[in-house]
Amino acid sequence: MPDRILAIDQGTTSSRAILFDSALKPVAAGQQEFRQFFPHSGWVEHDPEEIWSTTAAMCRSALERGGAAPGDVAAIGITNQRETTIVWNRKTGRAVHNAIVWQDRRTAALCARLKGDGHEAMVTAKTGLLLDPYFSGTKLGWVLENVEGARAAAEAGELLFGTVDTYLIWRLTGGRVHATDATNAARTMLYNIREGRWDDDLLKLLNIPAGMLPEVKDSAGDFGETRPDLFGRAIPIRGVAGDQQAATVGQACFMPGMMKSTYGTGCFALLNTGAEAVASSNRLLTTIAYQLDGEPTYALEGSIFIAGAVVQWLRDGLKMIREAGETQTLAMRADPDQRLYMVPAFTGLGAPWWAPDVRGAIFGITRNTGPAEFARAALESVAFQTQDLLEAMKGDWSADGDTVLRVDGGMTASDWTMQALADQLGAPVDRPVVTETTALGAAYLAGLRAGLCPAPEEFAKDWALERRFEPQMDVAERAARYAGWRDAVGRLLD
Ligand SMILES: Nc1ncnc2c1ncn2[C@@H]1O[C@H](COP(=O)(O)OP(=O)(O)O)[C@@H](O)[C@H]1O
Ligand SMILES: O=P(O)(O)OC[C@H](O)CO
Repeated sequence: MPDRILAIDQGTTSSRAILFDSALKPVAAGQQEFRQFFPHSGWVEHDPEEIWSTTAAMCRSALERGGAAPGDVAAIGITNQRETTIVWNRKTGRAVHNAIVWQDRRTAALCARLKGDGHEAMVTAKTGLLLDPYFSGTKLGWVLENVEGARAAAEAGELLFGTVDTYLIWRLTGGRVHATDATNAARTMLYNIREGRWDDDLLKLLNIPAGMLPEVKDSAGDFGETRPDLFGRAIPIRGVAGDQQAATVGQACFMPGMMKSTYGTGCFALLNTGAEAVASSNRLLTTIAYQLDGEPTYALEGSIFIAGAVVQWLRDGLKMIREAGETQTLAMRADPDQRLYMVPAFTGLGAPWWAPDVRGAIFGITRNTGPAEFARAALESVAFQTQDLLEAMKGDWSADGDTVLRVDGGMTASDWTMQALADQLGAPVDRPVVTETTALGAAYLAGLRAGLCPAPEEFAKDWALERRFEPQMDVAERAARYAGWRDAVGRLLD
């Protein structure tokens, strides 16, 4: 009887596949990077064919490395970079344009115009999002307006739209299933998260033909079967969720008030708010954390565009370090008397500022400043940005007890950064044993639907703490540092 689960984690910089056993322990993995295209300043694209070919290759690689025959796999779970927009021809399967990536700012002017025309309140009330180029809706509108023949073809019913999950499902099933899950739909700016349907007013506002949109399903649902020739046998696809939502599931944040924060390229903090879609008064997003049996569970989300990417910049841009881990050694040596603030607004600022045109800055440089102080400021910027999010969340959600932050993602490997985070937040930070929580969440959703995994409450019991970082900094010091950070951000926003 098949009892393994294959999780696909299609991220911004690489495609991963991880094979899990029936106890949800990772058995084997494959990971491959693909090209990033920057055709103009602020534009970011991927080749959909590369998204597909690297994903299919990594699935085969994980199966092979795990010694699994196709018949051993009970279900596939998909998790993906969110918002990234693909439009393809339903007959040929060919994309009409490169994928427009979530980081892409090409629709900033359109968003500003829609905002100026007073549409933001309506968009936020329906979608929980803000009028920002981050989301799919205006990217899809851009394709229809700018790719020759696209609008006519879309109106004739020849073109389909999808986020990356939808595109992968289409390719995996050989063009038989055009579907997404509620968490991905919630990031398009076209989906009414309170009523659970594509919204006619939003489609009209952005001039999008409804026929292009996928069917929206539960996160643990039936998304069809893979073409038999792909992996040697048809494998059912039974779980789908956007990567930050999958990490929320993988971190077992099933109770209202539980929160996770993922530190990869960017940082995304999600706070479970249960059956209530809490409207933010502090410019956070309201989103769907997961949807099971037709019932959405909502979350408040803070999205920071640059977290680990600031470390990549020290490595690849400034060439101050050779590998990410060196930042910790440098930070420990930094001069305690120097106070540098690095605001890594390389692609503007996300939550809670939403300032797409702001760019990065460093404050407080002296003749004695060197790589150690730069490294410390870079790592601390992640803690300060998280504090911005948590301060905003406090305004929207009153917690009964102390909130503990569950963390994951590549950057959590740095003990120094995690301690700085706990110090700056004045709250404990919990790092779990399994830090591949995104893939774990997708595997769990697929396993749940396939009848292999227990109900959420049972699954939550398996969450295991690897290390808790307790805050050690004194309150006055923490406040003084945060005031310095807010001053630095304030100067940029001015
Ligand atoms: N030891 C470390 N210290 C600081 N940053 C790190 C460390 N290891 C990895 N990172 C950062 O984590 C990021 C990679 O994390 P990952 O979760 O794989 O990201 P993504 O899924 O967005 O590609 C990179 O930006 C890298 O700079
Ligand atoms: O691919 P990641 O891990 O950088 O995540 C990207 C987010 O889903 C964007 O919203």
